[in-house]
Amino acid sequence: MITPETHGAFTGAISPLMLQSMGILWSLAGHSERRIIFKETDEYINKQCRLLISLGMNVVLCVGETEAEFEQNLVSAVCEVQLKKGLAGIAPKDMDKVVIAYEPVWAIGTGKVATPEIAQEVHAMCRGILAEMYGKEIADKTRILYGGSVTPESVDGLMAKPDIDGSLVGGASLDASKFSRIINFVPKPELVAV
Ligand SMILES: O=C[C@H](O)COP(=O)(O)O
Repeated sequence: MITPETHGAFTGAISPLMLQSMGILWSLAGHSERRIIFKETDEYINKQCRLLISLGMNVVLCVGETEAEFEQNLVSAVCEVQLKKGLAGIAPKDMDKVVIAYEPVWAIGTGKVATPEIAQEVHAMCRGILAEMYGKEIADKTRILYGGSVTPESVDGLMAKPDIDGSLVGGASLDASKFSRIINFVPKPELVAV
């Protein structure tokens, strides 16, 4: 996570130029922990996204609902607002520098992974919003990752779904054997060469 300014006094924060100087060209924006604990707003997150892109860097924009929002059927409303505000002002030509991560807050670090069906439904909805904003071709090309308690046991079912293009792994990435199994997931049948 970066500060949305290249220069200035922001103790404890990281300038994207500092990342660039180390060869790091990617940053998350909008992770729920930043939204909830650090009160980062959609406007602040949008500024982070636009700054990264203006510097030729890439961003993983995280979106997702809380458990209360999930229970109140607000998933699509929450994701729509977070996507539209997060990507405001980002031109179609720059969408190849953007990856979306759907991370339901209730699934992050809790062991409660979303079912492949739930995740697929939300991913398809997010892709539909991207199509409204940028057209179908760009929407189809944009990678949409699922994050939230992904494990070796759940990765294959998630990755089998058509709109799930990858996963954003937290806890399981700290265990080499689990992470190794996750990155060696069983690919979607249509992507396996015959
Ligand atoms: O930052 C990582 C993601 O929020 C997912 O974390 P998790 O895999 O531990 O649930």
